[in-house]
Amino acid sequence: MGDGKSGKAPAASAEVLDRLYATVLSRKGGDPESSYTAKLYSRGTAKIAQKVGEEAVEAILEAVRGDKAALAAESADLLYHLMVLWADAGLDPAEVWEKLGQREGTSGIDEKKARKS
Ligand SMILES: N=c1c2ncn([C@@H]3O[C@H](COP(=O)(O)OP(=O)(O)OP(=O)(O)O)[C@@H](O)[C@H]3O)c2ncn1[C@@H]1O[C@H](COP(=O)(O)O)[C@@H](O)[C@H]1O
Repeated sequence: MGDGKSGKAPAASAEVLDRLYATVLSRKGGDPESSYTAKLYSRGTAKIAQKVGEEAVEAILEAVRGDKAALAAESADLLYHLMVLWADAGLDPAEVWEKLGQREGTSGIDEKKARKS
């Protein structure tokens, strides 16, 4: 993890995401002139959703191109915009973590089979 050049230990991923969500939430009702997040909220749900889609496409394009550094940067953009979408929708990330936790140990193949029967 990390680029090995900054000399800074990478922060634990869950902490980074929790801090990012808290920041994103704190921008609700903020000044769109000074906060990009507040600007996104002011543009509405459809615009935020569009940004998530754009960032997802940019990430997958970099994956297909095989540019790992660009994929990391686009993935960070994607996670940030997804968190803005969650905050806009009033969805607490804990609900997402819970879903992931419930799925731990269940193969995606088995889950799909169970859905079909
Ligand atoms: N993680 C991010 C983050 N990732 C990406 N971005 C911004 O997302 C934007 C994406 O660029 P684009 O060119 O796609 O967007 P755009 O051209 O402005 O939008 P459109 O023209 O497409 O509508 C850039 O302005 C990036 O700076 C982010 N902006 C903020 N954060 C986090 O949110 C915190 C609060 O930011 P503010 O709300 O700006 O204070 C920051 O401290 C960061 O931790």
